[in-house]
Order: sequence, then structure tokens, then C-alpha cells
Amino acid sequence: MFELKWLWQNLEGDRSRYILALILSVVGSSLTIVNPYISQRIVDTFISGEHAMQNLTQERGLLIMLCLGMIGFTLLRTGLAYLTTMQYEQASQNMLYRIRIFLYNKIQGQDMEYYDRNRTGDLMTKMTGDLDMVRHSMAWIIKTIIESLTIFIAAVVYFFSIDVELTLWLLILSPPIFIVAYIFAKRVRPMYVDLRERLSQLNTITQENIAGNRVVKAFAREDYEVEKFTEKNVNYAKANKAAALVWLDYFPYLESFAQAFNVILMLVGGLFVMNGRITFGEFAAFSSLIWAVSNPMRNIGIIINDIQRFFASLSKIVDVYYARPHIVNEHNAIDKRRYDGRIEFDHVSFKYDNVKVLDDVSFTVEPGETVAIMGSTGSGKTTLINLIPRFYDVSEGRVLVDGTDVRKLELDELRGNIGVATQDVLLFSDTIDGNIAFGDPDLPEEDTVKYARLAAAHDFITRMPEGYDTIVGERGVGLSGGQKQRIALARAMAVRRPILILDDTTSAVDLETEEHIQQSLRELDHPCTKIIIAQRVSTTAQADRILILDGGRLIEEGTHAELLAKRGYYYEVFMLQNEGIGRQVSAHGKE
Ligand SMILES: Nc1ncnc2c1ncn2[C@@H]1O[C@H](COP(=O)(O)OP(=O)(O)OP(=O)(O)O)[C@@H](O)[C@H]1O
Repeated sequence: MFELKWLWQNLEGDRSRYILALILSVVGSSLTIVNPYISQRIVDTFISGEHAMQNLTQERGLLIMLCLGMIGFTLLRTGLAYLTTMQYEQASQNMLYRIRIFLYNKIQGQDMEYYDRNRTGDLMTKMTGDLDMVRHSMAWIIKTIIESLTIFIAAVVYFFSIDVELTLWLLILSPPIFIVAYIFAKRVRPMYVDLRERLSQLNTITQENIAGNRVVKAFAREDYEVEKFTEKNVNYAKANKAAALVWLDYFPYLESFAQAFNVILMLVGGLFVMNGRITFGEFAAFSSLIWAVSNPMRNIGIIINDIQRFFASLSKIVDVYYARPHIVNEHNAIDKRRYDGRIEFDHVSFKYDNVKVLDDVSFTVEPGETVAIMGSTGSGKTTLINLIPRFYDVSEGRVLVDGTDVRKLELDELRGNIGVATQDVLLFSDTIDGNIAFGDPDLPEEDTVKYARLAAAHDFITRMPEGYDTIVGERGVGLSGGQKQRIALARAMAVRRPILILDDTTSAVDLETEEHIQQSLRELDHPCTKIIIAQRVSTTAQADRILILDGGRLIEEGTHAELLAKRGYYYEVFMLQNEGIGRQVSAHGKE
């Protein structure tokens, strides 16, 4: 069975501990029959037997021994139960720890497409609730099944040793119980798969609402969000109730069967005692152990429910566990090279789910060149730069870095040669210093300050009460949009990579600050090819070359002056911006 094989595989390192736990479970549960056996001896010898009175006076030692034996076995069972639970807990916790790390690495190793397809709330549910369910199954469900089964078998064997016929009478109830349990399990399984899906939706809504609380507040959409959440919450609660209530349809049958064990024992066992077929002590042994046969029937519902939850959770974990990114690191380089920074797009086309967003794009950027990319919104600029570090792979054509197709380069090496400041600025909940040094944790403090200066961030950072030690909130909360962009820019520059990609990184800063940043970029103290996506002519004007994208096609390419002379898209933007903002950028790129 795949699920059990998977669990076994992931128990590596704790297998002996888990086997020990299973053995202890079996031994501890088998001991359950010892006390009923001793009770039987006590009843037959000292209470109801022919010579009971005589034994009571003459065999007191034996009686005391039997009583002490009962206490001893009770203590032994308690000790074993403690030890067993500890082994189960340790093995399952260790397993959980290992799988969680594995899954975390797996998620880290996925490509952008995976993140496009998977919801954060769902991934969070997999990493928390689903994993806990799997642990619970190892520590509790399997333990309960093994122990119930052992107690059941031990009791049945013991019953057989006392009286075969009476035992068979009792076992008559087993087939209908298993049929009912089977029907219940089949019915409830899809309900738990559905329940798991609804929980994931609930978590997704919660996560999105918390992450986007500013937008919600800005649009005063709290009521709408509460309504949306309530709807998902009600759905989840309904599904939960429905799954729990199914049990009630079957519960009366199973409970009746469980009670019927006692009735059969009373009727048949009582008859057998009366006609002397079994002793009163043997009847007492049956009576004190009948729970070992009926209790597993009572618990069957809880166990089946948990097993179904386990299957639903495991199938979700397995999705992540075996997920294979399309973009993989196949070429392991031992020494990581530093590239020259030559970039070439050779007839590149790209599709997102069959929708073409880049169409036959070709251009070359020589090492050290600065190329600006401009184009209307949705024209494919971000998509284009995403192909260089292989966030996505081309659908047609080739992207080459230093003359080699990026698909043939070692992925870490390739990405280790590129510094990126993305359009959506994400800062971590850390100090400003920690955020700037994110790509290079060994960055000396003076370098942090140097790159913050280059990114025109130093002044506002030093004005903050804690300076570089100021903790910025989640996603950089507490900073303005322009401030966040400047920290992200400092972070991208601080890694000193031979290729620097800036996706609209200065859109939220004022023009003076932008001029400072442009100056810094021109004067970087290491050789660097720069690709800058920008909407402002003031940003693009001094680039070595400007590429204009429109509907995924490269429609214009040239220097500022050349493109102005062409009187095409760039010229129009130039005119519009110069008129609009009253700032003069001349035809030669100088202000
Ligand atoms: N992950 C994605 N899945 C599917 N389609 C996408 C995805 N990302 C972008 N697109 C689509 O691809 C097209 C190009 O998007 P892209 O982000 O590259 O444009 P852009 O030129 O950078 O736009 P902007 O200037 O607004 O940032 C758009 O039509 C967009 O809807």
C-alpha cells in the first residue's frame, strides 16, 4: 500500500524506535488478558469453587500472590504504556521534523510556475495541519489499531482456550460489524477530501485578508471580507458537521452490535454456567474481557474518521513531496564562474498557458552596457527579464548569457551572477541592514552604508531612530513606497553581480533622487551589464540602448537620439512626459 510504504520510507532514522514501539504495543496489549486470567483463578479457587472456603483458609499465600500479581501487572502495563507512547511520540515527531524540512526545501526549489498555480493558504495548510495529521496517524491511529487488534486477538485466543462454542457465538457479530464499518468508510472518505479542500480555502481567504489588510481598509471593504470569510467558514463548518454526522447513521448499528456482545454472553454464557459447561470463574473472565472485543467496534468510527483524514492530508503532502519543478539545476558546477555579462535574446517567444506574451524577440546586450526597456503596461517587459535568471523558460528561441543557452548553465551559478530588484518590492521582517545584506550576509557594515548611499537611501535611514538597525515590518511595512524601492535597489547592488536587472525600481522616487540613483548606477565600481525597465524618459535617456516592447514584440530599438528621430512610440512618450511634467530632457539625453 503506497501510503504505508511512504510512511516507512520517511521513518528512516527512527525505524528501530518505531518497531520497538510497535512491539511494546503488542506486548503491553497482550498483557491485558493476564488480570482477567488471575481474576478467573481467584473466583474459581476462592469464591465460587467447590473448595472455596477451605482454600480461603489454607491457601491464603496463593491468594495474596494472585492479588499482588494483579497489582504488579497493572503497574507493568502502565509502565509499558508510558514507554510505548514515548517511543511513538519521539519517532513521529522526528519524522515530522524531517518531512517538514524536506517539504520546505521542495517548496523553495519550485519554479515560478508552481507559485503561480498554488495558493499560499493551501501551501501553509500542507506545511502545518496536514503534516500534523500525518504525525497524529503515526503516533495515535496506528497505535490504536495495533493495540485494539492485539487486545481483540489476545481476548479471542483466550476465549477459545476457555470455550470454543461460546467464543464462536460471540464472533457471530463480527462479519456484520465489518460490513457496516466498510460501508461507513467508503461513504465518509470523499467527505474528508472535500473537508480538507474547504479548510485550505478558509486558510487562503484568511491569509489573503491579513496580507492585504491595507487594501481592504483603503476600500472600506471589511464587511465584504467578513462576509467572504463567513461564507467559507460556514462551508467548512457545514462540511465538518456533515462528516461528523455521517457517523451517527452507523453509530446505532455498531453500538447495538457492541451491546449485543454482552447480551450473547449473558444468554449463552449464563446457560453454559448453569449446565456446568464452564465455571463461574471462566464466565467472570469472559465478562471482564468482553470489552476487549466490543470496544474496538465502538472505536471503529473514530478510527475510520481519522484514517480518512489521514488519507486526505497525505495526498496533499505527497503533491508537494513529489512535485518536480520544470526548471531544474541539472548542471552542477564545482567552481562558480563570474560571467562577463553578455546577454542575447535569439528569436524568443514565450507563452503563459498558451497565451503568447513575447513574440520573436531578438536583441543583444554587450558586457557593461546599460539597456532600458520601455513599453505600455502588459507589453511583456517583466516577462522578458524573468527569462534571464530562468524564472521561466522560453517557449521558443533561446536566451544566451555569455554565449551559452541559459538552460545549459548551472542554475545557481546563473542566478549567482544576476542581481535583481523586482517590481513588487518585498522586504523581510528584519533590520534595514539585514535586508540590504540579504544576498550577502557577510557584507561589511561600511559596504551596507556605501550601497545605501548609492541607492539614495542612506539619508532617510540615518534619520530613523534606530538607523540601520530599524526593524521593518512584514513586507517593509513602516516605509514609504519609494523608501522600500531604494532599499531593494541597495540590496540588488550590494551583491555586485555582473548583471543587474531593475524592474521599475525607481518609479516611486522623486526625480532628484532618481537622478542620484542613475548617477550611482553609471559609476558602479564593478563591471556590470544593466537592464532597466522604466517608464520615465528621464531614466531611459542615458541608457546605451532603449528597447520598446509592444504586445510582446520588439518594435523599436536604438539610443535616445535615434528613437526620437524615428518619431515612433518613444518619441510620443517623450513628448507626453516633457509636456506633462514640465521637465526638459533634450534630444541628446541631457537635462
Ligand atoms: N504569471 C502569469 N500567468 C499568466 N499570465 C501572466 C502572468 N504574468 C503576466 N502575465 C500576462 O503576461 C502579459 C505581460 O505581463 P508582464 O508582467 O510581462 O507585463 P509588463 O510589461 O511588465 O507590465 P507592467 O508594465 O504593467 O509591469 C500580461 O498580459 C499579463 O497579464
